[in-house]
Amino acid sequence: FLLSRRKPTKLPPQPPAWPVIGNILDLWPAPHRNLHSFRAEHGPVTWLKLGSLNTMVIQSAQAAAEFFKGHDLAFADRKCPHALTALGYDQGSLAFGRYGSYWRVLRRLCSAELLVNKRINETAHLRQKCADSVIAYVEEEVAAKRATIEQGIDLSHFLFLLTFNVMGNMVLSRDLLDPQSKDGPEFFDAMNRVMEWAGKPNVSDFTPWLRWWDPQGIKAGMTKDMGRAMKIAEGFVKERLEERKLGGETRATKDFLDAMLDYEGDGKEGPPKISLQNVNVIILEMFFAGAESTSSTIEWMMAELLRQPESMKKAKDELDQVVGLNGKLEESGTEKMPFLQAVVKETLRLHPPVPLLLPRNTLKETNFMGFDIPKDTMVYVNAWGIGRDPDAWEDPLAFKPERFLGSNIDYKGQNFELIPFGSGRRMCVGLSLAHRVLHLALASLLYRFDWELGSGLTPETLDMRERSGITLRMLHPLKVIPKKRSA
Ligand code: HEM
Repeated sequence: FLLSRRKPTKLPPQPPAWPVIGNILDLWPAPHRNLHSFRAEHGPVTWLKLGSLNTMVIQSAQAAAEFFKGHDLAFADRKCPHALTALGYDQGSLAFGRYGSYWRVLRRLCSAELLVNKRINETAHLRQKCADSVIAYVEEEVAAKRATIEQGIDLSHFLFLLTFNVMGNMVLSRDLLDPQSKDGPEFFDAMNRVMEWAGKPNVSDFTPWLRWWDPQGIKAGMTKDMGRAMKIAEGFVKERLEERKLGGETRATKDFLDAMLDYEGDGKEGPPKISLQNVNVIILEMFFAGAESTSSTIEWMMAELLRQPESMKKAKDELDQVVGLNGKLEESGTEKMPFLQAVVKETLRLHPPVPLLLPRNTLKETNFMGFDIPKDTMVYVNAWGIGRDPDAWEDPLAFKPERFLGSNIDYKGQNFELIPFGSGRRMCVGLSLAHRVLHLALASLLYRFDWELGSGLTPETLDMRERSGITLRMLHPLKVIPKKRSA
């Protein structure tokens, strides 16, 4: 009698599914695009069965507003990909950690010590140094490749060096690209491998009963390469502990490693110290979360501007006006460049590097927009689709930075039609750092060089297709010809 009186569960609309595997095949090859294509037929909230995993997908700006404003806490937990359970990574992780006291402590520490505006301002000279050295590397590459320069240079490589080095400076006070750096190249290589493993689609994510087998060998590969990276991080930490013991403090400002080692609990919740194992995990995570997301966005910005010479010209004219032809470009100067800022926003609208945000997990059964969402449902928020939502954007597929001039729309988590960094409690903790690096890097590239497409490409033939990995990158790395600008 009780069973028959129970209200039936109402789930969001679901596309047809196969037995056992459910909708897994609907995700490939490009999950954000495939999911977006369900929007017209199934509406702004889609239900999927991915193997045995209940999954909800948020597909419109309006549904995202309801999700983040009305239900953020109920969905504040994370689902961790199987590969990132290697070596206990998930236990120490901020980005993939379960919602709870350890996560709160880390998040507060990150916000207060690494990413608070005061600290970000104090470290502007470090980012400037990283940008300047990458400009110098580009100049060297041009000189070395003079005979074949028409083919162009691989810009994505240099951009990744830049953002990786920014993280090295901010977190460890280390210049990992310095030719004298003993462990830099090995750490760079190991972290690249870790990111490759993490970006591979993994059947084990959706079929927990297959995990013991690890059919694609992804966790095994991850364990090996993460082990290499972890060992090097451990060496960095040991060296720092020695240095602190000897009192040989040489850094002008405390870096994030110091902040983690100094932590002594807040007397309320969480551990009294961050264990050395978890310090290593967080070091890896900062590179993992901060380097490629930022570098691939800069690559998309350059590609869009190379396709739109008029926008490129406007951005350069603005730079020349603000900095002057012989002036000194500084990070803070970009605050006076509304067009440059609009280019950054427009690029993040069309090419959010984390297109489905990081998967959330449902903490308790929740009624969301009239649907009954069971506990432990995984949630994707399709930021890529939302950036192209025709209900929210006029002419959504066109690259038009001008749409942001005189508009208050920003990506800081309050305008739900533009959420490349997410929103709510689990919003990107690195936003303010990423914001600075994106503007500084783009301004430096445009101020120092004129750019042309390499390999005989034209704005019309440039291939803008995507490749999914841990971030959404250009399928073919951007090949460009830099020409030094004369004063
Ligand atoms: C263009 C650059 C970046 C983009 C687009 C980006 C995007 C994102 C997104 C979409 C999330 C998930 C948000 C959510 O679930 O609502 C996230 C989380 C996170 N990001 Fe970023 N990110 C960028 C740069 C950075 C940088 C530079 C750092 C490091 C300093 C960083 C560290 C993190 C961390 C630690 C989290 C996890 C936060 C949590 O779960 O509480 N990100 N990021």
